[in-house]
Amino acid sequence: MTEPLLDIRGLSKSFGALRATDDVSLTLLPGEIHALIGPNGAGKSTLIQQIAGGLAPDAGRVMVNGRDVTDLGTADRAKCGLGRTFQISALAMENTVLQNAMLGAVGATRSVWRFLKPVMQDTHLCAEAKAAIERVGLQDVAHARVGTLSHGQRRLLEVAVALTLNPKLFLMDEPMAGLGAEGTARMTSFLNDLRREAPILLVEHDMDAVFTLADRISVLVAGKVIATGTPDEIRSNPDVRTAYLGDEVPL
Ligand SMILES: Nc1ncnc2c1ncn2[C@@H]1O[C@H](COP(=O)(O)OP(=O)(O)OP(=O)(O)O)[C@@H](O)[C@H]1O
Repeated sequence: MTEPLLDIRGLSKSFGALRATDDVSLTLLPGEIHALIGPNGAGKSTLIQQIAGGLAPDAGRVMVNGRDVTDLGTADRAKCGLGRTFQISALAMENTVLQNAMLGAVGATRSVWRFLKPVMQDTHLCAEAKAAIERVGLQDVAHARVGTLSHGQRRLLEVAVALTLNPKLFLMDEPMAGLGAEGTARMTSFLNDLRREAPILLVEHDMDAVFTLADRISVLVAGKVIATGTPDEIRSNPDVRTAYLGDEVPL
């Protein structure tokens, strides 16, 4: 049997009396896009944060590539191969595309921008960063400041920054958010190819993109996974249809 690259078991997290995630288990297999959908407030972001290491679960375990990472912080989880893009941009607007990708490659944050010069002279890092920029198709704007890029280009750069760490799997929180039709099509095509290299756990509100891309979909409602299956299985699942009743989600 194929071993999952990500295996989460019984993750629970409460905020006071509210159970934001309630005994959630799911896997991410090599080569797949597993989408996590659910109405607003269902617990998707809370779950992603627990997997990435930004939020400690009350109960449950997170296994990455066979290793229990539950007690590790975000940086150590990244070293285990967990790549991540964020709902809110973590890019430095005043710096160039290449500079952002290079600092991504050293796992740097804004607080170490003063080390930019020595980092920029590292030819190996520079080659890695340029390769990642090319992968997402931003080579023509490599020396442009991020502040001058379109929203869609910034989203692609976020993926490039994550790629520089050579992740074994990706967590992506709403990569299509704010993209127009053209940007969504470009990102969809990119993620479609990326899954072969690193599977993706995808939180996304764009249902067209989800149903086009996902090999499996899990539906989270009030902190619980109510169904996991192929897009066809999810589309025809009566519990899922009930959960979305009145919502404009075109299942
Ligand atoms: N830090 C927090 N403190 C208290 N309650 C929180 C906190 N974070 C999230 N919640 C609550 O937990 C529930 C799940 O929120 P979460 O953001 O995980 O849902 P979501 O599915 O990501 O929603 P959306 O699709 O709107 O982003 C919500 O009721 C939210 O108000």
